[in-house]
Amino acid sequence: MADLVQEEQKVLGIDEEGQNKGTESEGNNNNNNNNKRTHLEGQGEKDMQGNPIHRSSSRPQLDVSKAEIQSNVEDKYPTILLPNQSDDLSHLALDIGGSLIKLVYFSRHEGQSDDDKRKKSLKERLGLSNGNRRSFPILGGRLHFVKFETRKINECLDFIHSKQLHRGLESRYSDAAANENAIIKATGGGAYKYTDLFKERLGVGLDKEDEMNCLVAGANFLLKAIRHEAFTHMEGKKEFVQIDHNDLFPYLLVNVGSGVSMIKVDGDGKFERVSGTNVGGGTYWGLGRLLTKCKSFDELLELSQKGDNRTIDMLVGDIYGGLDYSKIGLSASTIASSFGKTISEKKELENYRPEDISLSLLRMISYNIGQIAYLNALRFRLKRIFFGGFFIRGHAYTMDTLSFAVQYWSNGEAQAMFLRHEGFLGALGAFMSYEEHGLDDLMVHQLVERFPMGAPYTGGKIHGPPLGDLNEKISWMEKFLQKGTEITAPVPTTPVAGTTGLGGFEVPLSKGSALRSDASALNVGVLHLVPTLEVFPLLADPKLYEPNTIDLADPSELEYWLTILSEHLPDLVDKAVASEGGTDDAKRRGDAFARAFSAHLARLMEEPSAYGKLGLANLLEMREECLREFQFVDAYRSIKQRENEASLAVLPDLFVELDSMDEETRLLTLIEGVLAANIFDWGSRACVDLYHKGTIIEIYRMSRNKMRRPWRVDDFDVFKERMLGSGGKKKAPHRRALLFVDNSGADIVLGMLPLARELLRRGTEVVLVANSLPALNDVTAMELPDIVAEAAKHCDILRRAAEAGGLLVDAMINTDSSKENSSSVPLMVVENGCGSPCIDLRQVSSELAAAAKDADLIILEGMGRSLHTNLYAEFKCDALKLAMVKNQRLAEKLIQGNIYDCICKYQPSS
Ligand SMILES: Nc1ncnc2c1ncn2[C@@H]1O[C@H](COP(=O)(O)OP(=O)(O)O)[C@@H](O)[C@H]1O
Ligand SMILES: CC(C)(COP(=O)(O)O)[C@@H](O)C(=O)NCCC(=O)O
Ligand SMILES: [Mn+2]
Repeated sequence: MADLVQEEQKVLGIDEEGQNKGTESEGNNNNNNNNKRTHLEGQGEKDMQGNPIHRSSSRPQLDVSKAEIQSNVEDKYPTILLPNQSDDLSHLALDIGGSLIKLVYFSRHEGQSDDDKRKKSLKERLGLSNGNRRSFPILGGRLHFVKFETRKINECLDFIHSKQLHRGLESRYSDAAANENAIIKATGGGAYKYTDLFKERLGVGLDKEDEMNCLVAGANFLLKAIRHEAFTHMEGKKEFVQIDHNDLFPYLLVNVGSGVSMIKVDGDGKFERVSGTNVGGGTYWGLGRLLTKCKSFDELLELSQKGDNRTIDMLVGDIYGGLDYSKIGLSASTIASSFGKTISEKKELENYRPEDISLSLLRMISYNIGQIAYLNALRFRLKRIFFGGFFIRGHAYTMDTLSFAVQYWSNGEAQAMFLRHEGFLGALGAFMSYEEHGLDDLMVHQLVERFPMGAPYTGGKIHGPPLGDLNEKISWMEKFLQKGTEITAPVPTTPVAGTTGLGGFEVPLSKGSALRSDASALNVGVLHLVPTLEVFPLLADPKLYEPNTIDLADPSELEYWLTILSEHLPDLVDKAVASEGGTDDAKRRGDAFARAFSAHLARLMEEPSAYGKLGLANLLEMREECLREFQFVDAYRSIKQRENEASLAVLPDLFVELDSMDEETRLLTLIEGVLAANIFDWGSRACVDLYHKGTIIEIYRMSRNKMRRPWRVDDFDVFKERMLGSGGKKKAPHRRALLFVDNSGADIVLGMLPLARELLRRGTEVVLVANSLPALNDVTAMELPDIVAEAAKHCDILRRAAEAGGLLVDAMINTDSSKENSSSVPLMVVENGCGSPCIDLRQVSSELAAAAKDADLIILEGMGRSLHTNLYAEFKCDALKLAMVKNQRLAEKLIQGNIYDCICKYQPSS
């Protein structure tokens, strides 16, 4: 039956893993895992010749016996089927605690198709075929984080069973029964307590891993591999921090679960449990339940939001007749005795408000933990304390209380920090103890966190049953229509309330009855492991590099951009639905997409840090990811095609015009052309309105005619001097230029290609760097070779260079010209590794990284790549940033200018 379902999903192209309904961090997977093929990306591994694969021992070992090649004989980098690949690559680990079961599981995704011709010729050219490009066929995949209540362990077992997580990666897709000897790594007391249950229900054994070991391994991994994993929380304000890897140890790890462990961590695997307390999360939940009759932890936490602890706690002022005890520095509002007022003989439990009880209890426990943590930090002279465990729950008040205690007692010497994956440390550590995953070798640039469609609704909630397929996902979104209107309506961000001095928070900072109880809780996304990503090697200093220009930590910026994205949605949905033929199915998916994306936006409006430290680039990428989640592969496909055709039709005239100019005029005209053509941007509201007013070519002409120097940022003269020299002195041309191209149509055809042609003419190799996946109307690396081929019909320079670059393998060009190839520098196309209108240069494709090695000029084009991101980026080589600013607010803010102003920013290498 399971196989049948999988088969059906495969045909429909449906997510095999499905969606876990109601899980905070559950992911959508468009990866057809149901396919057994494993990809060895062109690394020229010896296995192709029958010799053994050589790998470092920390990498997954592959069993290549009986390997079968699954493509044509002439295909140089074929897909390989590994029928005997070991089944026991487990991909689930558990932390079964006193209160919660935490699951970390892995789903593999297929390597990208390697059979595209562009990639093959490029690999030869860039030497990628000689082992330059690493390949981790097993490791590439996704890590999911899920939790269940321990008392509902059956739900957890059902979940594991429904996803077949207890079976090896390969055996899931075979008919063989689950391996009798299969084991799952598990930590926490429940690994002992529930061994028999797991054997009985799932037929698997639990391989016990030491809990402290796992906590430390999990924390060390997160702090090293996840950007901005840690954050401080003071007086209602979260601030994400990047810990320097070389300055991480020693630190105190305080895990607040049912009970509390305090661990001094000195390095990887080097730690000592120095203290703990029995007054922990279980105490709050247990006592709280007894005293308030709450049915769930969330309810108890929610009550605390509306509480006033002064009716329960005895304050210094209560004892001192309303006065401070200033001699020893205690303000009147400081708690002298938690629950001290409940000694009153006149009142019984029912005379106290449950809200107040919950708050007093929360404060009592948090202060106590904070104080013991501080004393241990003092004892071992530790400056940093990281708090983990699910007691924290990203709850603002809990974190403020802990932070306050640490700061107060240490006089600001020690600092409390929190972790976004707070409760998953142990489970992650257990997962990492499968040595074959090699997870601990992964680096920060190889991980991408994504937030699937369910995230805004489920927050930190315990999940329900898993969702099977796209259809279920859509129905799920539809069901939320009711709830959706509630969550979609923008909610003002929580005002930051102050404290009243020593220990005297008057009221909880996070309020709001309409929102979920855990509105302030943070979401944990799905971690995509992409081992092929690399840091762009030409960044001047990757440590100082920050891709985003606009800081969305500024609430007014966040609100503005969330609104922009929200307003743009109807138009985008129209385009997306049309791109899929406008069918009823497409409309239904379009609706679900709009709902899902609006919910993300509303969630961020409600809690700006819900998804961690987000920049505008992340928001724009999230929109694209969300489209892909609902299987909109390329929403602007036909628009791109139409604009490409219209632009290619006038390209020959442009070449004639350019060729009639002297060198200097031509260079200026080319740069003007790039700026003018950048007006074709379907992501800008203003531009989309403009397109109703004329044909593509009319708008292009109008835009070019309006180009008046000086531009708002105008370094053209310096650039010209580098290109053409001055005072009769010529300069050597650049060796290789990387052109980060932007939009389809006029932008690429009439803007960037003519500029590329000029560079080629001057003897500079040109690498066109384009998106790996569609985003808005951006041109992709897959689409470029055809566009170049068309353009090359009208231009010898482009033709020869494209041939030399292997772009015209089977295009219309006559083969006699192959001898001329050597006379031309090559024109190549590489993919950048992303599918967003912006680019984060810390995470680029390995082919771009390889192409960058010989480059000495970078040209970044368009608003997304050179304004929203990288405006302030510095490089090891010359860099030119070209964009038309198609947003009034951005123009005012960044260049004190106006919409349609242009930027030509040249930064010579220093
Ligand atoms: N949904 C929940 N149900 C129960 N407890 C929760 C929930 N969310 C957070 N908690 C808090 O988290 C604590 C458990 O934290 P956790 O780190 O999972 O520890 P353990 O491994 O001991 O279960 C509970 O004692 C409670 O205070
Ligand atoms: C998404 C974009 C960065 C794409 O711009 P491009 O890189 O194509 O020049 C841009 O369209 C944008 O910032 N749009 C939102 C702003 C607006 O609609 O005004
Ligand atoms: Mn674009």
